[in-house]
Amino acid sequence: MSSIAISRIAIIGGGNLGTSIAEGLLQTGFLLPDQLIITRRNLAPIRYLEQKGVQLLTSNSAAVQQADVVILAVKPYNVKDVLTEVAPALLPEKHLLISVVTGVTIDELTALLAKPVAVIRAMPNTAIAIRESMTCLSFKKATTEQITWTEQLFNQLGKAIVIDEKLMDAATILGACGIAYALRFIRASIQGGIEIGFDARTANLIAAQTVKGAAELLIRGNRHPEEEIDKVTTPKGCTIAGLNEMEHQGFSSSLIKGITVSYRKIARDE
Ligand SMILES: NC(=O)C1=CN([C@@H]2O[C@H](COP(=O)(O)OP(=O)(O)OC[C@H]3O[C@@H](n4cnc5c(N)ncnc54)[C@H](O)[C@@H]3O)[C@@H](O)[C@H]2O)C=CC1
Ligand SMILES: O=C(O)[C@@H]1CCC=N1
Repeated sequence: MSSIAISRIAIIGGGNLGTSIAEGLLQTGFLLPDQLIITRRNLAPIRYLEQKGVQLLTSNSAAVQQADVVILAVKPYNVKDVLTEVAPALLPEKHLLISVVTGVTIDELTALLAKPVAVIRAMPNTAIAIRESMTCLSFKKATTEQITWTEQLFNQLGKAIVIDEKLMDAATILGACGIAYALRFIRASIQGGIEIGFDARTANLIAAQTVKGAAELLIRGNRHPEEEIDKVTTPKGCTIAGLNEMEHQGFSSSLIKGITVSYRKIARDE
């Protein structure tokens, strides 16, 4: 759709992720606030978006009718009802459906729609609210224009890559749940930082900015973590002593086990 002019994007489901996407989109200039519609059954918690010019609706069908692109952001157990409700309003020649729903495949979404609407799956994370999402995309029958447009959209909201749909569950764990894992690392660092002398606010800033810097070293330098770790670990020094103790206590192992348990949980629930 780089060559397809879109008039409106409708986000179905103004919850944690839907509102994060809306907030990110508002910062991009990709569209004007009045080109964005967001739905939710109870609009009270998202009235603040109306102040920013976004149109709020309780009717999903009305939102779909006014939009060209529909972002489905409801919980997996709401998908069947929502798609049954909006299917009559979704037109194959007009609409692109982008689903951010965990664990529901393109084939399942298409079967629920019972019509050949183009469907793209996207797995962003909540950092999309500040345009720092990692978003994995997959598709089956979308047009080149639709795919290019969707990549451009999510690249405005952080970084986007296209992956095989078979890896979507893995992308959910590493990229979307990964926000929570990273924040727990930061929280633990803060707890340690307080114990060695900092007040909570200062420890929070030091821990968060340090993680941001570490991440940027990898992203900008395109390096393996251990290359950067080698630069920090003085022989017989305090860094290696702490790192080795963390490993003795199961640091890497606990993360790897957590990631694989999260992954098995998605696979079990499908
Ligand atoms: N929260 C996250 O970090 C991520 C979530 N996801 C996926 O995104 C989807 C949404 O997740 P969250 O935003 O966390 O859930 P949420 O529960 O915060 O948001 C879902 C929203 O949909 C609304 N809703 C339910 N039925 C509706 C209906 N019939 N019409 C309109 N709105 C309706 C709910 O009121 C709620 O506000 C889920 O499928 C989740 O797996 C994907 C990546 C990251
Ligand atoms: O925990 C969950 O089910 C969702 C999937 C990605 C982030 N939250």
